[in-house]
Amino acid sequence: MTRIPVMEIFGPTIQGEGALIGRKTMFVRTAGCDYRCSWCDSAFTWDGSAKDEIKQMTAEEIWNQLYELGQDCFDHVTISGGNPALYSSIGNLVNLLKEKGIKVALETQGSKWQEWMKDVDDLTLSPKPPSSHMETDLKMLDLIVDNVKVLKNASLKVVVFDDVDFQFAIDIHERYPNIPFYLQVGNADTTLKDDDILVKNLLKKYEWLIDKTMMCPKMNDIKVLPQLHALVWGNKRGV
Ligand SMILES: C[S@@+](CC[C@H](N)C(=O)[O-])C[C@H]1O[C@@H](n2cnc3c(N)ncnc32)[C@H](O)[C@@H]1O
Ligand SMILES: Nc1nc2[nH]cc(C(=O)O)c2c(=O)[nH]1
Ligand code: SF4
Ligand SMILES: [Mg+2]
Repeated sequence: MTRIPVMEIFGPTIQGEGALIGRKTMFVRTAGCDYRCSWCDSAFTWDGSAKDEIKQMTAEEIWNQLYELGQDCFDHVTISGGNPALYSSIGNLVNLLKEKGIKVALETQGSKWQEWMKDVDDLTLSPKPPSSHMETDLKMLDLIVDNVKVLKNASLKVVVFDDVDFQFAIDIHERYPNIPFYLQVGNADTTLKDDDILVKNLLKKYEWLIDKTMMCPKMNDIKVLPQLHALVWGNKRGV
């Protein structure tokens, strides 16, 4: 299969999360996920609610749409989902983007390995804490971390909703102490339309996560961040 199931293509916008927070980037969001996180903010990629919007696209078609949207105003593309690591065909897109001089980032939970992941410039692995109701396959995560440790820009990002998640984050950081580590505030209101209330709630949760991190001796060399795009645009899609 040379085509890629694409849910949406958008940008330019800012990377709102993790190591590249604030960086200008385009997004390609694939459809389909092997997980079903209880609080997934992109559940439309896998719950069937937007299945009519999924397009089976070639790498060239994706490039054409990226260029139509971004013209010469971008040099970076983030591939997210769903889980893009379900598809070997994304290797074609990574190669094409590199040919065009575009840097490529990947967002994935670390449940699947693809050879093309070695060619990604900025790799974010986001293993899921207990509140997601998913179980992390640590053997697979070990394998992926081992495969990408040659990459300069691999990082770990754990979303935290509660104390149990925070302990999971500590465990992950201790397991991979040499990979840059990011804590991310969980958004518990992914369907809320009122941005004022949403932002107030998110900033309160951010303060809670900062306080926990400041008092934790095992979390001294990490960064703690909100989802910047949620603070600016709320729960809007395609930003
Ligand atoms: C939608 S996922 C897609 C990529 C991949 N499936 C993954 O989970 O890493 C992108 C990022 O959003 C995070 N995320 C999803 N729902 C969230 C929520 N409600 N609050 C905070 N972060 C969330 C995920 O943990 C992941 O780091
Ligand atoms: N601006 C913006 N930044 C993001 N960082 C990770 C995202 C994702 O859904 O993977 C995301 C997203 O959807 N929008
Ligand atoms: S792994 Fe990512 S896309 Fe899949 S359900 Fe969880 S947060 Fe959503
Ligand atoms: Mg998102």
